[in-house]
Amino acid sequence: MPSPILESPTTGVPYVLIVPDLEAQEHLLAVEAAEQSDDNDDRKKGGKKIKFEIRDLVRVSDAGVPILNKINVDIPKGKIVGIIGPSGSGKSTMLRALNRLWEPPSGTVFLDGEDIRQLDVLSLRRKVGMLFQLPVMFEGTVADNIRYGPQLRGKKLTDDEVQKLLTLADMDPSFFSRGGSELSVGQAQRVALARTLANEPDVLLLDEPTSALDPISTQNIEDCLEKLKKTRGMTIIIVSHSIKQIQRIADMVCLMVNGELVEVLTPDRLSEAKHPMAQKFLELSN
Ligand SMILES: Nc1ncnc2c1ncn2[C@@H]1O[C@H](COP(=O)(O)OP(=O)(O)OP(=O)(O)O)[C@@H](O)[C@H]1O
Repeated sequence: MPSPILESPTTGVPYVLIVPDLEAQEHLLAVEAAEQSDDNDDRKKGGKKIKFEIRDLVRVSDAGVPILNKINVDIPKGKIVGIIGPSGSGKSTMLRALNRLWEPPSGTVFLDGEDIRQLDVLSLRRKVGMLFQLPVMFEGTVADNIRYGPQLRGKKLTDDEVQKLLTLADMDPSFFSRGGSELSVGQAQRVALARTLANEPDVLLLDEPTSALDPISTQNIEDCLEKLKKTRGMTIIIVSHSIKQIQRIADMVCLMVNGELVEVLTPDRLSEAKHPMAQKFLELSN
């Protein structure tokens, strides 16, 4: 299948959506199926392979400055999607729209075919977990931190369940009784990951989760993300300043410039980016 040439809806600059393999082709077919029908049931059918459909998403600052300019993209289910781009290009803002940390003045985000504005916000955030650059530990032990979310819903995790979550997050279960405030940043990030996983999300949003970590802690987190994708089919969307990291783990890359999504590529085809600012960004990042 030839790669379709697309244009940025706002600038008219062409960009290329690379279709590298059968899975990606299936994804495109699902996108087409969703686009061809206005019927909500058909949208849900198309949505089986698409986790998020982001349509004409806009954000403008209180001072009237555009922050996101009509973002349109489909995020495939069960894949790792990287968001890269220069500082201030709108990466975090786009990520934070997906679990309603802000409400768009116009545009829509569909999760599994449903407009996220129709969903209860707390259920949405349980389903769509998020990790930030710097982990914040709550008071108490590592186990208390991990039990926190389920406890709010009246469920007490057993010791065994807590230890399994620690292992899943590549953290030694012997940390169970350690104080949350005694951890290094890298350890705390993995406990924060285990705490998020305790809510059994099926999507993880990560905003530069390893930028404060050493290479070994970074690798631990990356290994864990790959494991979550492979064993749980989790959809993972990660904002990163490290092109190398994105090349290591992502299946699809969204490249943002000045509030616009200018390229959607596979990591091995980044050098084929057409947008001049994207080219410059990639060139300087290497
Ligand atoms: N709540 C807000 N009010 C006004 N402007 C905002 C707000 N949040 C973000 N911005 C502006 O929107 C733009 C995009 O910010 P955002 O944090 O999404 O960029 P980014 O690509 O994630 O940047 P970085 O790589 O530096 O983290 C920036 O110019 C920022 O100053």
